[in-house]
Amino acid sequence: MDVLQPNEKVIVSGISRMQENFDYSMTELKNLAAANNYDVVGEIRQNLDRSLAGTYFGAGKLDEIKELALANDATRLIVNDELSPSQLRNIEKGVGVKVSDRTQLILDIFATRARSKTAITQVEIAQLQYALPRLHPSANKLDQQGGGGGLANRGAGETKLEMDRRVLNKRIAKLRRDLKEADVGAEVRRAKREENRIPVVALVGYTNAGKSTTMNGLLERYADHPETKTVFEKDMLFATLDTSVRQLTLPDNRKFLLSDTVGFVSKLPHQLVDSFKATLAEAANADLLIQVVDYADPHYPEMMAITEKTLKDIGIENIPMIMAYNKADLRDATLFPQVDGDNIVYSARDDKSLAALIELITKHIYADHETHTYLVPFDQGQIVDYMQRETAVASTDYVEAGTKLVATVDPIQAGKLKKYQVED
Ligand SMILES: Nc1nc2c(ncn2[C@@H]2O[C@H](COP(=O)(O)OP(=O)(O)OP(=O)(O)O)[C@@H](O)[C@H]2O)c(=O)[nH]1
Ligand SMILES: [Mg+2]
Repeated sequence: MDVLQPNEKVIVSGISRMQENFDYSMTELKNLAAANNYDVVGEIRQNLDRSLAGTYFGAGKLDEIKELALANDATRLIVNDELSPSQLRNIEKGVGVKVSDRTQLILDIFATRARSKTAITQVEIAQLQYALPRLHPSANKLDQQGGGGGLANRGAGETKLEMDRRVLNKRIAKLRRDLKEADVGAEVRRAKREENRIPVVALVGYTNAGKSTTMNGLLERYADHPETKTVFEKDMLFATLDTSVRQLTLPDNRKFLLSDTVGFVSKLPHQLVDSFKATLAEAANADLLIQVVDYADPHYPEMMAITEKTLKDIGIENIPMIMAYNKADLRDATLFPQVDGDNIVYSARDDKSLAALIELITKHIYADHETHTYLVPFDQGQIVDYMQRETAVASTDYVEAGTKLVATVDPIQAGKLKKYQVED
């Protein structure tokens, strides 16, 4: 893979192929190119129903691209698709500049963003998966005279290509073992177990929608401990490549876990979906999803469609979802916060909005909670302690027969406390 040159001039290109949302996917490609520090100086489209097996574009188009590149000093062409190894080589020959496909572009961005050991490993696996079928067969042959080249006779008759493949496969296997040890899904599972099945809420959505900002806004107000770590938020595509889970405690003492994770983009390369499976699937453990939408971006409907499709592709279905239309502060004449059923229009930077969002969240995750009056004899102080620690106590009174509490409890707590329950 060649080294990234800052502000390299590039041309973006694609075949409309009657695909849905082609216009938006080209806009997205330009944003991805910018995210990778490329300077987009031109765009070329071809209206074809399908690409050509050999050269992807039709021959005339390659000449047109070559001219446009020359005229604009572009040194690279980016194609809005995943190309076969031979298409990549043929286009390169035809247009006379370097060629990257969409997958490579996204892989490059992920590689620059990865910070944690887990993310770095996941990106490297995806890169190797991409490289594997693209190893060049014409590379120098090693000792060919030995003939055969069976497993028993490795080295002797093995071509350089075979050796490269073997080395890559070994490396992929090693990285997979590393990942298994790191156990990406552990954070949510552990937290869930330790915290006695407290509800899990996951922020999902298109990249740069404001998931991490929403998480930090909620943490600032409801984090368990003031020193709870915030997550990284930034105006760039794929700022977050890891899952973070934090515990929140509401003023009434009820708790839930909130998780933030990697954002989506259309046609997320299958290599990444595969290697990030564990990270992406974190949301699958959630009791409630919050789909954060950049409501200030005119393309938000496309972004929502992409999010829904990606969730489906990674097998996340049938989890209740709140639609959270963020960045309302950047829109003209938009009132916020505004709640309508499971939809909220808000801004992650606005206090009132975060309070409204929390209210909507609690309505969902505590839907099966019940409020009862309890009478606990004075010699059962540990029960009062338990209730004050684990349940949402609205009032406490001292009457002759003991402590009288009005509390909202989950179904399990309701079972445990049944014998203290009284009519109010
Ligand atoms: N004006 C405004 N900006 C916001 C709001 N919410 C988020 N942003 C900005 O939007 C940018 C992206 O926010 P992030 O929270 O990093 O987005 P994300 O969804 O976590 O993005 P990825 O991790 O890349 O998928 C940041 O520059 C935020 O400051 C908002 O309500 N209003
Ligand atoms: Mg983020």
